[in-house]
Amino acid sequence: MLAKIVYATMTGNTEEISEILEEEFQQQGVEVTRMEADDADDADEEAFTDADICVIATYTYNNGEVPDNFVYFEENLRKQDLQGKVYGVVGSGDKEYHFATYCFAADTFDEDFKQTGAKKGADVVKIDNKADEKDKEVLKEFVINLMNA
Ligand SMILES: Cc1cc2nc3c(=O)[nH]c(=O)nc-3n(C[C@H](O)[C@H](O)[C@H](O)COP(=O)(O)O)c2cc1C
Repeated sequence: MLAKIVYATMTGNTEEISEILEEEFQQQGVEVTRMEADDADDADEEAFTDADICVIATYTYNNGEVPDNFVYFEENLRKQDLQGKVYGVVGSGDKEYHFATYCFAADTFDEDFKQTGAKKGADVVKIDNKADEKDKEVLKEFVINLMNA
């Protein structure tokens, strides 16, 4: 089983979340690859081709938008055929200052995945800025749900 995590980050919160997910998959004995959206540019068409579990970790920018360095990837994702695969999305946002658009980018990716034919293996996880201990437990459950889907 191979899990692939693609993430975007600006100040590091989502990168840290992607590392927590990577560690959790490893602890569960699942092979895992993690890449930043910028690095994924050349591989956009194939980013999830060989993955069994597809994971997106994204922050939200400018009134509910997908981060700039994730836009190309996001627009491409919804056109892909990912039938037979399982997906999950984690978002980091700011509940206090951006309540009305809290983690909207995560919901955007969730909608994209629905169009690919992939199976939703876990509910979208939304994290207020940096993951705390409680979030880490939720992320662990997220990984286990994806594995069992
Ligand atoms: C200019 C700006 C706009 C933002 N807009 C939103 C938003 O619309 N919704 C939201 O939930 N968070 C928003 N945020 C908060 C970030 O998504 C949040 O701080 C996140 O943890 C950043 O992730 P990163 O550390 O991986 O870059 C915004 C932050 C900035 C600086």
